[in-house]
Amino acid sequence: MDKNPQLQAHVLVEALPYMQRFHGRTIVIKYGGNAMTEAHLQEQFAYDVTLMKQVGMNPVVVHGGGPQIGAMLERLGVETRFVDGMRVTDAATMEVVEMVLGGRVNKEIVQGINRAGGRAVGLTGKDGALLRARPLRNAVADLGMVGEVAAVNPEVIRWLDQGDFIPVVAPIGVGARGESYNINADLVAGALAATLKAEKLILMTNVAGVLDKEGTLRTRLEASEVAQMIADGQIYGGMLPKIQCCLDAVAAGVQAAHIIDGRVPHALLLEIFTDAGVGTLIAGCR
Ligand SMILES: Nc1ncnc2c1ncn2[C@@H]1O[C@H](COP(=O)(O)OP(=O)(O)O)[C@@H](O)[C@H]1O
Ligand SMILES: CC(=O)N[C@@H](CCC(=O)OP(=O)(O)O)C(=O)O
Repeated sequence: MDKNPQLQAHVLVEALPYMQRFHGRTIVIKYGGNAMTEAHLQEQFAYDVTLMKQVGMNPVVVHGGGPQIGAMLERLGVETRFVDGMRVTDAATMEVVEMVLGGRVNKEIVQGINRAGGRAVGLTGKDGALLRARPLRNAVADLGMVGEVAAVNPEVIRWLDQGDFIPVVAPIGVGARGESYNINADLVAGALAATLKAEKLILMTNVAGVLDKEGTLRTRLEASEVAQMIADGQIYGGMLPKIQCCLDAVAAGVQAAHIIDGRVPHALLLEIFTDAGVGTLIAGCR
């Protein structure tokens, strides 16, 4: 890309109000498995998060890894299926989920941020008892070891923030008897954003945002519109937990929740440092 010093200076000045507004604020970013499939996007994500930390924000990364779990289950010959956007998780599947999310995916993100000059620390919900979980009930199916967040103990995140580290959280929860739960990463991000009283919750996925039945991007959605869109079948599958956690987060006091397209280069910087925004803003009832 051609370097234009005047343009570079202009971009920095334009970013100044955003740096001031978000200084010292927590921004929870859910990095979806579908948004991390290309190396150049992974690298850009790592730089974006590192830059946020460098200018004084507290980014907290929660990652998914659905496609990566799926690929490993396939290699191992374990069949898998989803109900309402949740992977039905038996004991064998849980073992693979924990290995893939807590192992390879988590460490790749940590390593990427460290390579970009940040200081990332990888955790699962077991570390520091961060995520207490209980079984997630579904009206039509037994989801096995799928969990929902029962309680968040944010102490370890606060320590990391204060130490200038960037927490990178894999969505594994711990039950009352120490058993592991597979929690949808969107739900973990929403619960963390609510507990940490985050300024923003940003969910990065592989669609432009929430689309209506004509396939048009909804740049803003009111809480009151969502129930009708679900009833009409306009919002389904993997978008259901995203919408739910955005609604829960704004109801709990998070200022703004965004569903953005992780395939757009530097989508995070565009969302945070420009007025343009990329994707759907979920607004609360207030
Ligand atoms: N109204 C909608 N707008 C956009 N995507 C939707 C909508 N309803 C359902 N979806 C589905 O939700 C998917 C995103 O969820 P998911 O695949 O779980 O993403 P991620 O892996 O990033 O968490 C989209 O690819 C699309 O198939
Ligand atoms: C219960 C449940 O479905 N858990 C998810 C956890 C990973 C995740 O949420 O990954 P994405 O964000 O990439 O979809 C799963 O097993 O795929």
